[in-house]
Amino acid sequence: MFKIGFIGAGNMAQAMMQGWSKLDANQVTQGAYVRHQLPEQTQAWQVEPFQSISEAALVSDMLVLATPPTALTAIADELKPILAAMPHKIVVSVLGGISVSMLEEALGRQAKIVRALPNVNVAVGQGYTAMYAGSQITAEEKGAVFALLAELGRVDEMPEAEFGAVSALAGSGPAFVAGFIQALTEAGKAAGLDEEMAAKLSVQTFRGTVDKMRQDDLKALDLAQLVMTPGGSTAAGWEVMQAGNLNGLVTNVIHATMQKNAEFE
Ligand SMILES: NC(=O)C1=CN([C@@H]2O[C@H](COP(=O)(O)OP(=O)(O)OC[C@H]3O[C@@H](n4cnc5c(N)ncnc54)[C@H](OP(=O)(O)O)[C@@H]3O)[C@@H](O)[C@H]2O)C=CC1
Ligand SMILES: O=C(O)[C@@H]1CCC=N1
Repeated sequence: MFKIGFIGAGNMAQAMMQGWSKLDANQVTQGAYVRHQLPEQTQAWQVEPFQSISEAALVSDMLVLATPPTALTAIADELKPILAAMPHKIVVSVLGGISVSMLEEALGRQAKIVRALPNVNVAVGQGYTAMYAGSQITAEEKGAVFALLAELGRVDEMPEAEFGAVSALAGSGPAFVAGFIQALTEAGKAAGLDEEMAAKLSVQTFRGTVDKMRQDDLKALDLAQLVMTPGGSTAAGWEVMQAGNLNGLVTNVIHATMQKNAEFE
């Protein structure tokens, strides 16, 4: 039996819990420590409550740090002595902008650390997770963590220097995609559609577009060309999108996201 112990049970932790709840409960179990009460929905994923960080660390094989990055110092005070006494425990940190060397500084140089950057789509097995292993992690341990993360969607091992860009595109990305879907929905409403219908067809169009690209191995602009009948209506809309500099806007969005993420480094 392998036990995963979360410190923190907010949006990111819950997405991972939900994704991992599909695994065989005879092989992988989950628990979490929170300062107050475990959110009710965690019961459906059979997440056991821990009373303290120490309890989480003692009973778990792998700890997932999933608090705001600013909580690291407070957590490390309690965790560091336990990791020193039990150096085989693996710590997977999803703390935004916190590097492996900062984690080693806080948790001890002997700590076995993996930095992971998942997104909330892990809840439905369609996540994207970047991972980078610290120097104390063996190849076997890295493989085991990779395999667990791969249960939640696609995983890539990445140089740590790329985590800022990956965080903006894939970590924050679902929010930006949702922002575009909302913009389509509002435009549909302004064009006379009922709001619920506009939302439904925006989501279905997004989903179908992604499925089509994947199934036919199309690049984004190749797909756009399929839709744009020469001299037709889509091309007229596409021109407005270019004139409004959608690419420039998105570049600025990613830049601002990366700058904020870098504040912790
Ligand atoms: N949301 C996302 O899509 C992604 C988030 N991340 C990273 O995941 C981490 C968590 O983010 P997210 O889930 O969105 O945040 P939330 O605010 O939803 O959750 C934070 C959790 O941490 C707990 N917490 C806060 N302070 C402490 C503390 N001192 N000790 C113990 N627990 C504490 C909170 O519980 P309470 O305050 O009730 O105690 C809560 O359970 C962040 O570091 C973020 O950068 C990474 C990739 C994507
Ligand atoms: O907004 C945040 O800070 C976190 C990091 C990536 C996604 N959410």
